[in-house]
Amino acid sequence: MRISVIGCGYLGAVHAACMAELGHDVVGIDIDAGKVASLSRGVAPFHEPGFDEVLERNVDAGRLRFSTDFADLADAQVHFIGVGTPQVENGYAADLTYVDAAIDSLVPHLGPHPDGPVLVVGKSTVPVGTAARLAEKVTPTGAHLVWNPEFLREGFAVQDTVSPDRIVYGLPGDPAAAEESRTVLDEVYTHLIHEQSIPRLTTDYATAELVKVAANSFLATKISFINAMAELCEATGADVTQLAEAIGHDDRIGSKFLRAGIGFGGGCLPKDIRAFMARAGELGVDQALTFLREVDSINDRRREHTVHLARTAVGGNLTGKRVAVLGAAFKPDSDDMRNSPALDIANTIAGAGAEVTITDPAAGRILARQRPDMTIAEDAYAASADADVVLLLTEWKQFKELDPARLKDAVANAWIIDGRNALDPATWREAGWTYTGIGRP
Ligand SMILES: NC(=O)c1ccc[n+]([C@@H]2O[C@H](COP(=O)([O-])OP(=O)(O)OC[C@H]3O[C@@H](n4cnc5c(N)ncnc54)[C@H](O)[C@@H]3O)[C@@H](O)[C@H]2O)c1
Ligand SMILES: O=c1ccn([C@@H]2O[C@H](COP(=O)(O)OP(=O)(O)O[C@H]3O[C@H](CO)[C@@H](O)[C@H](O)[C@H]3O)[C@@H](O)[C@H]2O)c(=O)[nH]1
Repeated sequence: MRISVIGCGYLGAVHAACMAELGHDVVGIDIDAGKVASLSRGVAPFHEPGFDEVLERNVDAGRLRFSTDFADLADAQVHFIGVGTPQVENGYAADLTYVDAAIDSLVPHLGPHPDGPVLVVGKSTVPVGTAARLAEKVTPTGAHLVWNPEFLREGFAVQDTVSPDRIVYGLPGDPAAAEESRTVLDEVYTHLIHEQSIPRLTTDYATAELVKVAANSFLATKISFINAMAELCEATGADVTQLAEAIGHDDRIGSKFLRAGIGFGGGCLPKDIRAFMARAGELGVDQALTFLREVDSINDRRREHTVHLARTAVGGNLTGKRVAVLGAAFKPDSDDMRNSPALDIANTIAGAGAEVTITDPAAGRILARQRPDMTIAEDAYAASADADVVLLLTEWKQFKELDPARLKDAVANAWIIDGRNALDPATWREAGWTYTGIGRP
């Protein structure tokens, strides 16, 4: 099928490449000319394992191209919307400017298509009620609007796109339009539905929109729950990693997303729970989500606590102290630093007067360009030269495999704060380090 993907960021570029991988003829549209130029050359503009290969293969095969010109999508039958929905500058709500701009640019190109019904398929994460509003712009052209939320995780984006846990279609209220939409979208995802038997659920718009933010709220709650337990463990000398393992054996709880540490960040969980709270307020049901305020503040406390641990490690005053920060991305296998706990903590420590040297296997290159004020090192050993304390804040494989003896030779003071509970405390202590984890003795 002929497909367009509007918005070629972390979600859209991967979606475009994966749709081409499934055999479709795809054009990706983005207003960022630099990103389009890079993608057109088959070069990924961000770090995402496995994406480079899929991108290059499909660009070379002629199934995938990119453009800044909306006229280039006129041939497509299905148009995916994957533009950003960040937090507004002065509040918690989602900024829908980009979604509306994308739809406004697309609508003049919509009309009858020789291959059948035309679909506009929203993938961006939006407040409940958005699809119904946008349908009023799309439907007069004869096209149908579907909301098809995306659940991919960065670091696993390709795998999650070609083999998701589930597919959700939020369909139009009109039964004929719903049936046509379902048939066309089933054709797009035919491999996933028929070859892989991935569950495909059909709902109305509001349910599909809510499924997405409910899922992210649940995940954020699970992380803040275990971080709250870490606070209790710290107060009592208990070990949150053992606690998580023990409760995780209960299938009803499950062992995933119970890693205590410096908390969640990224371009999704933090802004999605806030936008959800803002939307609940607009709908007059803010009480239903007051627990998310607590989820958010437990998460914020983790960052403050980590700064406190660093201050304690250097004797109470960070001014003039040398601090090595291992990790800048919000999670490993990504170069994404949006709302990154690691970068936030590094900034706060630098703001307190410390000399911070930061290293990150993927985000380091971007930081070096964007932040001339920061000292960026090639690797953990270089970052730790003469350090008074070392902070492991993003659990990259490279950091989990560090040699404690070699690192000890580099530092001034062998004290490590393991913000992700990624290291074995006994190994590091045996090598002569003072080891501080999160919620573990
Ligand atoms: N990143 C993820 O892992 C992920 C996963 C699931 C859902 N989402 C949701 O997907 C959406 C996109 O997220 P992202 O992380 O890819 O954001 P992003 O900022 O990486 O990408 C958004 C892209 O849209 C482009 N854009 C903005 N306005 C445009 C317009 N009018 N026309 C064409 N392109 C335009 C931007 O230039 C940018 O390249 C958000 O709603 C997010 O919540 C993201
Ligand atoms: O036990 C855990 C698990 C995760 N995290 C942190 O939580 C954040 C988010 O991690 P993750 O959810 O793996 O990354 P994202 O790529 O942001 O993916 C989330 O956000 C996407 C965008 O909405 C959704 O599509 C995904 O399903 C959802 O997992 C990161 O900072 C992690 O370090 C923890 O602190 N402890």
